[in-house]
Amino acid sequence: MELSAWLQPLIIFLIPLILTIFVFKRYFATKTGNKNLPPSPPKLPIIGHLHKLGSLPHRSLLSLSKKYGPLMLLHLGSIPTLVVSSAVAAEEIMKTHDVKFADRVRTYANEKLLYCYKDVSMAPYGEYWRQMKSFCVVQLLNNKSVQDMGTNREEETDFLVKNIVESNSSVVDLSELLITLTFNVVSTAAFGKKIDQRGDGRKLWMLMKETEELLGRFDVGTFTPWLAWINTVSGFNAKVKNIAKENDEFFERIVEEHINASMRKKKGGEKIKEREDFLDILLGAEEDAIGGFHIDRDGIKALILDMIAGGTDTTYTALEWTMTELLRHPKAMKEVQNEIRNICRGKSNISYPDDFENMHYLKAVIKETLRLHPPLPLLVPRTARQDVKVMGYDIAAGTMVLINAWAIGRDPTSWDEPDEFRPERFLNSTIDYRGHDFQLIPFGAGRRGCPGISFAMSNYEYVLANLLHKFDWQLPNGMKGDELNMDEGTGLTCHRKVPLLVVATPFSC
Ligand code: HEM
Repeated sequence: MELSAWLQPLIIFLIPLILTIFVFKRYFATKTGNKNLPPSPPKLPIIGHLHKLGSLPHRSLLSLSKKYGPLMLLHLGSIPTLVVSSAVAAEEIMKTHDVKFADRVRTYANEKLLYCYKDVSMAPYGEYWRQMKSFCVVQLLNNKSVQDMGTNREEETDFLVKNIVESNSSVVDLSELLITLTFNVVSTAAFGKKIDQRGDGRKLWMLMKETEELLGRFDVGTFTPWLAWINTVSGFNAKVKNIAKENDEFFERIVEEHINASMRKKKGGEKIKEREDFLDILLGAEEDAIGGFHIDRDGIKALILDMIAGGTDTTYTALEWTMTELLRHPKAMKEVQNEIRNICRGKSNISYPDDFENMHYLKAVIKETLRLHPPLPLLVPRTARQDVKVMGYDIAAGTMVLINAWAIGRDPTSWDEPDEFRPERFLNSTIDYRGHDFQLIPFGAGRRGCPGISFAMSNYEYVLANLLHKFDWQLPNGMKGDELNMDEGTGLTCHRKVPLLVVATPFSC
């Protein structure tokens, strides 16, 4: 009698407990136990592996991948994250399973800064993204537009050369000059204005810097949703909203100015300029659908922002690292200058693209720089749209994917002496950066690959060839190449931490 009185409540308590444990075990068994997950380092509660990223995640992730392999599973807060560090693994993601990994990551900053994903780079995979991307490729960034922009490119390069000549062989901040040049080339193509002539160019530059910094941030709220309140308390959300508002005011003003200018011209019977900028074309598609594509005002501003943010920092960073590596490698500098000067002998100007056909060493220098210093070392993160098997591992829908192009460019299984700057490796090689050779993917690959390659490369090649043709280069105060600071700055784009200061002496044939 006494025993049953004691047993009854115990049984009532124990049975549900045992059942609960059983159900939980079954649940986790189906979630992970039966799954073949990629190797993963030990993690901390709540933050998972966030602390492992460090200030230069591409470097920290390479160190981890040396221990855990080319496909590694991390948990950034509560977000499962696949880190890809070999060409073979990258090919599986961006070619074999391209469509399954064609989504982007949703963060608070992406949503607020990019008009609820109305741009191209962060738009979710689907019909809207497809239309926007094909509009970019067909209407804005095609080979013909790139050729038409030649005058703009030439004018800006002449201006750069003039500025350097005027330095009279004193020390110049080449980074600053390259930032101005790329900004002006892209802003002229995007909305027909050199931003530094507007007087508020500096403001746009600062806004874009802040925008990129916020877009590249691994913020607590996104990665640990139940700690999202920290973003409010820390002021992160307020900062994002503030920059989004300032960006919007800036771009709205540019759009209004454009509309007013074209109305004035129409009224006065003035000839509309022959070469349209991107904004003219986009406003045309807002008024009347072009090729069945209709875009609204927020979509226009988001796309212009994509062009400025995606096209300036990346291109100037590539130019900055190329000059850095050449200053560190005087033999390569001499070789590339001899090639350009021989091809352009007797001419005052380089003609693009004809003279470039035979500039094989210059092209090799560019590839070698993009291999060692891809401007976006982790590309632009993607997300798995469905469950998928990669190299035998089970990857769950919603997993974020970081493709470490920086690590892949330095992978000894793909490259001899991977840390050495040796342009010669590309002279008798067909390896290219357009997304078919997965050991060299500075522009990504597949559906979400960069649509701005031709635009970027035409500026990159033309500016670089002119700098090397027209000047001889040294470091200030007799500094040797191997004394040059090679530290990388933090952020989405991996530029030099400190500006590149140089002395240029005009070269005359
Ligand atoms: C050296 C210069 C550049 C580099 C290294 C670069 C690199 C990249 C990379 C790595 C991606 C992500 C690719 C992927 O997920 O597979 C990307 C996407 C993109 N880039 Fe570029 N880019 C450059 C220049 C430009 C320029 C000049 C523009 C336009 C004017 C541009 C517009 C875009 C856009 C719109 C996307 C998003 C594509 C999508 O999500 O579908 N980029 N770029």
